[in-house]
Amino acid sequence: MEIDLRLESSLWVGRKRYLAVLTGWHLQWTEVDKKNRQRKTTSVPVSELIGVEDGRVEILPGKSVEDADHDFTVFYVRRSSSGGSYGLLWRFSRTQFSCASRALRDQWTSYLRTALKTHSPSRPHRLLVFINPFGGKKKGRHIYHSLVAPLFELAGISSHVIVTERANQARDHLLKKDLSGFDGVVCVGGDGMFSEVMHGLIGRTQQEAGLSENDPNVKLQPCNLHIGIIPAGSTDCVCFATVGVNDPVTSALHIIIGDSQPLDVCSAHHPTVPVHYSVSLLGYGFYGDVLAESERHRWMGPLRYDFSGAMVYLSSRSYAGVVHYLPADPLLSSPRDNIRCLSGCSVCTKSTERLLPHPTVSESVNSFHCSQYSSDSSEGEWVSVAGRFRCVSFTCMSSSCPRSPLGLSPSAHLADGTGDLILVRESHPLSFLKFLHRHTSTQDQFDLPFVEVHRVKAFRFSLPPGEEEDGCEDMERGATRQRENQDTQCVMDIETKSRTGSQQQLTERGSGAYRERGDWRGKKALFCGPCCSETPSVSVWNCDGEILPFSEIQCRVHGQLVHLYARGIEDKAAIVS
Ligand SMILES: CCCCCCCCCCCCC/C=C/[C@@H](O)[C@H](COP(=O)(O)O)NC(=O)CCCCCCCCCCCCCCC
Ligand SMILES: Nc1ncnc2c1ncn2[C@@H]1O[C@H](COP(=O)(O)OP(=O)(O)O)[C@@H](O)[C@H]1O
Ligand SMILES: [Ca+2]
Repeated sequence: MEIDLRLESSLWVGRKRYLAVLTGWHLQWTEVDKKNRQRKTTSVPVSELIGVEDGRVEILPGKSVEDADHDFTVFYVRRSSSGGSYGLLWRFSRTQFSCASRALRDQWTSYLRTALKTHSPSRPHRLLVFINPFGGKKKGRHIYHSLVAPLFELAGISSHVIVTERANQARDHLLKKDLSGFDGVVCVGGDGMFSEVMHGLIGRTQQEAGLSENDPNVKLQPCNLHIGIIPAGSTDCVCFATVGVNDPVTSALHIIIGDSQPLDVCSAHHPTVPVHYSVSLLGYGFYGDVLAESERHRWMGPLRYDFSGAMVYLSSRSYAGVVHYLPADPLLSSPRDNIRCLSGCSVCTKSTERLLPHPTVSESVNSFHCSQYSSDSSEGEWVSVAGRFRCVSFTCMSSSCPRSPLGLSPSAHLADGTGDLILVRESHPLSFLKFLHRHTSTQDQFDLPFVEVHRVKAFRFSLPPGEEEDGCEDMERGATRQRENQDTQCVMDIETKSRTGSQQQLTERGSGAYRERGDWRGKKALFCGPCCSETPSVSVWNCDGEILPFSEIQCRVHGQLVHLYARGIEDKAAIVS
């Protein structure tokens, strides 16, 4: 029901008189003692108000309240044109208004608070916050306490903060502890921390729904709690690709106003280990090797990826495999259609309509409409491609990040129930470098003869016939085979080198299948450092920054399985700030 919240009166800001108007959806104020031409109106959607306080309030550098009883202060979101080249930075602004009387002031504050309640029902009131103190440049705690907590307090959000002491603590908490009363979960860290939170929430939701998440054919239940990301990691790709910038204040503001961005999630299955989920990158070959190599150089911080990238590039490996994929409907979109997924994306909106069960539609039509998200192979023809690949990568979204501002697949969509499968065949090292380098510019990385890209609903990767992986035993055999061929010292090196207590814990993540990454390195090392002359025949998967130490994998996209406090990338050109 629409409540009439219109209020209009003369207010002062400093020494200037303004006509302030609150309509249902907007608060605006215009200077009145100016000639018409010079009158400038500031208009703020109610959904972007952060808070309303009595008196003249400042929150920076610390909170101060001057309690003049004719005054009130409004805090709201302002867009800044500086900063990230693609998305928009959000900042908070405050305007202190003076009224002719205390009664008028009380009327304004009460109307504004009612407007906020009525028109922003999805704002969080209570949040569970996990901080990884070791992510990225190890500034997570400082970022949260100095930039984010004061804004949450201003917005009246209460938060329960947990600074993690070990890897997987956040995931385990979400799987087991009482979550009642929380509206959302915030992670302060990188993609690894996000992945932990996502695994915890998806797992918990399936547990409560009585679904077996390890079954590759099960239709997973979407999660109720929203996830907020305060970027404080190394790649921060999920934040960058859903907000457009990596900026803790911008992200905190999206959380406060309760923005909502659905996100596709890919489940990755292997017969002998629990399911893993990915949103940004499932990569075999190059990206798997870069991650494995980078774990040895964690002390370098975010730079470890560039260093390891160069090392792995120089080792110039490729791997044999067979890829099977289930194409998505080519009439809906394609990875080379140059349609970027921006805030309010029409491709994703149409998918939401398809995803929502429609009560008036008969069962059969309904299931037809949901077919995009079904793993049922009768819903389409599987296609297979065999060969030697430098990398096989899959992403449910563009995976843009500061290193690659348009991402792994610039036209992929956040919430369309599909992902892009990128196959890079064995090629001359300089050609591969060209492919990699195009990720850093607007040049089309798919416009190369050894690269293919397909928009898919599901895919499988297997080793060539005769070389199939036979559970862990075979992986052990593979490892032994490699160790026989290679410098054993090198494998041991990976196992033990440069680990402090906390670094050792940094290796533990995901479903808990591997107590720590040392486990698989010791028992089933598939990867050897670039100092080895022999090329390993198999690689590992990079699953959003976590190593999956096997080759054969079966994956499926679950449309809009989780929701983030974000709204997608705002089109700079479309927004007049
Ligand atoms: C020549 C320059 C080439 C630049 C190529 C850039 C490609 C970047 C694609 C990035 C996709 C990112 C997908 C996100 C993955 C994250 O989930 C995941 C975890 O993040 P977290 O640590 O924050 O938890 N991050 C990653 O796995 C990092 C992947 C980064 C790969 C960087 C590769 C750099 C390659 C440099 C090659 C240099 C060749 C030099 C030749 C002498
Ligand atoms: N207190 C902790 N000690 C060690 N590892 C942790 C801790 N908290 C979280 N982790 C793990 O650290 C890994 C990397 O975290 P992330 O925040 O993504 O940083 P980065 O982007 O630098 O990789 C994640 O896999 C996460 O599970
Ligand atoms: Ca998608």
